[in-house]
Formats: sequence, structure tokens, C-alpha cells
Amino acid sequence: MGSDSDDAEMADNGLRLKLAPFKLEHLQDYEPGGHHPVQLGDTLGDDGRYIVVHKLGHGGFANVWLCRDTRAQPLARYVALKILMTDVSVEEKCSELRVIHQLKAWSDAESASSKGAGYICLPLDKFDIDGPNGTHYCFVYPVLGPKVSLGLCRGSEDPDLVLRSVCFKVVEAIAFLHGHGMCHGDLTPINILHRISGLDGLSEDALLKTLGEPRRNKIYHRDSESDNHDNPSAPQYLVYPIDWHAVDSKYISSDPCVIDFGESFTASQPPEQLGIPGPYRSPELILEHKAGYGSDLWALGCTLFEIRTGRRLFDMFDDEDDVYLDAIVEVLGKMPEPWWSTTWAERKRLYEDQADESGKAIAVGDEEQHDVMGVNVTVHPSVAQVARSLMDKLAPGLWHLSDERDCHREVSYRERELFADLLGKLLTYAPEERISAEDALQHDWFKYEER
Ligand SMILES: Nc1ncnc2c1ncn2[C@@H]1O[C@H](COP(=O)(O)OP(=O)(O)OP(=O)(O)O)[C@@H](O)[C@H]1O
Repeated sequence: MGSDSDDAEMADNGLRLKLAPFKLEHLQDYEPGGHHPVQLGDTLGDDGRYIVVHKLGHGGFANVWLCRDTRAQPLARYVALKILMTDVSVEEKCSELRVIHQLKAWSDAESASSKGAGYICLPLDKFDIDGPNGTHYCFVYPVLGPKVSLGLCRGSEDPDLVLRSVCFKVVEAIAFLHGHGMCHGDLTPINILHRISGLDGLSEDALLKTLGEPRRNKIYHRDSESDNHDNPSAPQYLVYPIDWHAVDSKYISSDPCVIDFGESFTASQPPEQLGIPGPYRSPELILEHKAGYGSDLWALGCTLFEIRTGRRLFDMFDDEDDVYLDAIVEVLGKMPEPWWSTTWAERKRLYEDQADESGKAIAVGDEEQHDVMGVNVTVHPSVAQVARSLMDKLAPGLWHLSDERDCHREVSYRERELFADLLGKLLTYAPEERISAEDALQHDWFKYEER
């Protein structure tokens, strides 16, 4: 058992983790209403159909486990089990439940005619789990791989072509959803994973050699001498998810797959607020709480930028609405009325009423600030300094900083021009004027070929 200084986390229920809590779900969410306690080797589903082999990830409301489906014989077959917290495992609160059945029905009806359906993660099964923390919805999905574009910078012969093709498929997925009157509601690169291949048929041992053995973070009770705790609401350890950086890229397909329909809604019944993270929130969502096709298309623009360049379009240190609006205006120029003069209260403190002759917003005290900053500030070359347009933002090209080694590629001027044009059409201020996903598929950027 660790000393107090080793204790990385203390939950209200007296439980502690031996190691730091990074990349793990919150320990305090193991309580009635929260997560179902799962341990490696557990059997879940009818007649213990699914055996837990590894952990795939966690979100705000669920843990996702890699399991072997024991009904698949003689060759092994693996699935992802997404187990929701009890508090969200009720029909009224669970958009995912409503949406995925609808998506499956549409996809079955037109699988040959719609490619977009192939880039959406559709459920294989659904069952309930009764446990110490209540009843949990459990969705069975195909196993997918890492977050979109991870590793593509180095792992393919022509990364530029592959990344544009990944973007095209993501737009196809959104066109499929929008074509059926549905909005994703939480479109970000985190919710786009790569498909994988070659894992089915491997024995569990071979699978773990390929993906890496699961690493555990032991849980114990602060008042007990024993290494084990006796709180039935929590497992004996948390499991770190698969590290896809360490997995051979031959198992990872370049096809993307859109996941997480927990914020999805029909366009005719938009919610009053969406849980989409700050960098992907459209101005009308921030200023008017208006969600719809438009907010999805804005998020699509930010997502395509990130897939193609490896960088966030609006990457701010402070996660605050005003900070994002400021970043948006700096790049896209003055907003339309009434947002500029009335709705965005903070605007007057940051920008002059009038824009310059090209529509660029003029920062209050602009010149003084530049004087203070001076000219000799050193920043990483992936940062588009003082970017006042989408072309400026694209100038540093492709940078993947999360790979073990930085990976950089130039993006040609012609490609940047075409891409900036498409992004500009997705990031138009008026949501109803944004290019639809269906029309975006016809854009010249997707036909661009390096000469
Ligand atoms: N089918 C899958 N295959 C592999 N990994 C998956 C799969 N589905 C989800 N994951 C992993 O689990 C994580 C959490 O999944 P998901 O986003 O669906 O959960 P959530 O609780 O609904 O998240 P959020 O807090 O964004 O609403 C994902 O980010 C991803 O890493």
C-alpha cells in the first residue's frame, strides 16, 4: 500500500488509487448511479456471452471494454462493450438509445446506396446489466482503433492523399446523418476513430501480444491495512486503455468511423444546449444556444482542419466562450449583427465597432499590444502566429506533435487555397448559409491532386 504522498486520488467513498489517475475514469464515479465495476476476465451479457479482455476507453458517461464474444466459434471475434452509468441508463436521458436503432434501420435499408452509413459506428446488440450501482445500458459495437489520423502522418505512403480521403469519408458520414434529418451534436476528432482489421481470429493471448497487456492501477481503502477493499461499488483496480501508438499500424485501417451519439438529435427538435467541447462550438451555439445542421457543419469545419493539419483550428488555453469568440473573430473577421453590437457583450472591450476595409476586426489597443509583445517572441513553428485568415492558419502545414517524434509536412499553396475555400464555406457566420455536407462532397479540394 502506498504512503500518503503516493496517493494520487482520494474519492469521497474513502477509496484511493495507487498510481496517478491520468487517462482513467474518475474513481468517485464508482457509486450507486455511476459506473458498473468491471474487472478483466468478467463475463457479461446473456449466459456470460462476453468476456472482458482489455479496456478501450472512457467518456463522461461510459466505459468501453474490449471483449471476446464466446458465441463466435471456432474463430475468436472481438467486440466493444460500452457500459453507460446508471444515471443515464434511462430512456428519456439516453439519446444514444433512440438514435442508434434509427441509424441501424436506415443503414440496413440502404446499405448499398449510401457510403456514409459505412463510416458510422452502428450497434451489434444491446442489453442491460444489473449491478451494485444499478441497471446499466450496455451497447455492443464493433471494435475500432485510435482517434482519427493518429499515425497516418508517418504510417502511409501518401499521407496527404490519405488525410484528404479520410476527410471526404467523414463528410460522407455527416451527409448521411443530415440526409435523414439527424444531427450528430458532438462532432470532434475525439469522436472519430479508425476502423481496424486483423484482430478477429487471434487467440486472446495473441491479441494481447498485439495490443499490449492491460496495465492496472490498484484501488485500496485509506483506512484499511489490506491491499483489497470491500466496497462492492468499485472494482479492485482501474485499467489503462490500449495505447494505440504502440500497436502495429498494419491493424489500423485508414477508414474513419464516427462514434458517440449521446448528444445527437433530430434537426426538427433541437436541444437548448449541447455538450460539445469549446473549440468546436459554433458562434450561434455560444451566443444564441441554437443547435442544428449549422452547428454540426461548423464542428465539421473545425474537425476537417484538425484531421488535415494535425492542429486545432481554435486552440485556446482558457476554455471560455469569450476566448473562443475572440479567436474566431481574429481569423474570420467581424461578426454580423446583432451579434457584433448587441449579443456578444464582451465584444466592445476587445474590438472596435468598425472593421477595416477588408472586414477584419480591429482589436482595441491593437498597436500597444503589439509593441508590448515585441518582435522577438519565439514560438513553435506549428503555431500560426497572428493568423488573420484561414490561409494564415493553414500556413504551417501538417504537424503531428502527439506522435513520439514530431511529424511535419508542408501543404502546397494551391491545396491550402482550395482547403481554405471549403473551410470558409463551412465556417460562414450565418448558419443557414453554410455549405451542406452533401454539397461539400463536390468541392474541388476533394479532387485536388499533387502534380
Ligand atoms: N467502438 C469502439 N471501439 C474502440 N474504442 C471505442 C469505441 N467506442 C468508444 N471507444 C473509446 O471509448 C471512449 C469513450 O467512448 P464514448 O465517447 O462513446 O463515451 P461517452 O461517455 O459517450 O463520451 P462523451 O463523454 O464524449 O459523451 C472513446 O473516446 C474511445 O476512445
